[in-house]
Amino acid sequence: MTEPITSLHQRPELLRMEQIDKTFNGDVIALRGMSLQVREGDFISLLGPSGCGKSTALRLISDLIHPTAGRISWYGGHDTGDLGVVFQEPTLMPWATVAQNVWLPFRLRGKPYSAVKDDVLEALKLVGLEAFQNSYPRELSGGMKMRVSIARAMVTRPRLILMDEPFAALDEITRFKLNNDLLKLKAAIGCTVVFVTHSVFESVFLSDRIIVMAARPGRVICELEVDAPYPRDQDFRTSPEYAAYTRRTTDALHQAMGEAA
Ligand SMILES: Nc1ncnc2c1ncn2[C@@H]1O[C@H](COP(=O)(O)OP(=O)(O)OP(=O)(O)O)[C@@H](O)[C@H]1O
Repeated sequence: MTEPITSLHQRPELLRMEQIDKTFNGDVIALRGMSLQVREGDFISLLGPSGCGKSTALRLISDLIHPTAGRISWYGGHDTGDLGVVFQEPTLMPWATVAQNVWLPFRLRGKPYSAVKDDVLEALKLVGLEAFQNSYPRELSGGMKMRVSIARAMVTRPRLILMDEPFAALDEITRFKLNNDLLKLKAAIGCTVVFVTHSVFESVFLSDRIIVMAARPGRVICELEVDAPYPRDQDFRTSPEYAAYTRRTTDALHQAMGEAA
């Protein structure tokens, strides 16, 4: 069954970046004039060549660094529980079990395991790893470790999940599977995702909006909408519609890389 479509433009706003500049060491212009509106339920991909400021944009949203100019505002304010982050490396604690790793965001907020055990197991169930709660990271495949990392990011049910090339190090089959599962997961918990990728194919499959960026200086070149209904699956990946979107996105990316040259 197709999920009801709320027009992208009707969704309530969650976060807004306005005319953001970020300069490092006085002369490295990582971002210039970046504006982005994130609405509740969006799946947004930041797509562009190396050095165009994608990770910088995520770090700005997560408050790890601050803009040199411009403003980032959350609609209705926010706290740390509103944000989950997934990096390219799963960054799991090797000495801790899968369940203990997923418990971490709660532990950092002083919540004992017994108080949040159900949430931890539910998150593991959603990523298909409930049976591995007592395993250690060394016993898991790369894809399974990434699932644990995703479970950890979503265990507190954040409003926004930031993902920085989470599947880049995985083989193609595992990546397809995790792309499919990520969309199911997002639908199940109803969060918003901002996702960094170098892959046109991945960005089209996952996103309802793709922000194409260029480097030197890092900036937004254009915003593309992928107006295809969710759920999306293998049929979407092999459809003429998907091929048309990937062509359009590839053209935009070439333009971005041409402008950066
Ligand atoms: N802490 C820092 N100090 C100095 N320069 C930085 C710092 N962080 C990022 N930069 C520079 O800012 C620019 C944008 O970097 P960023 O990592 O955001 O790009 P990216 O698009 O995520 O690249 P990639 O796809 O390779 O990860 C680059 O020129 C990078 O070298």
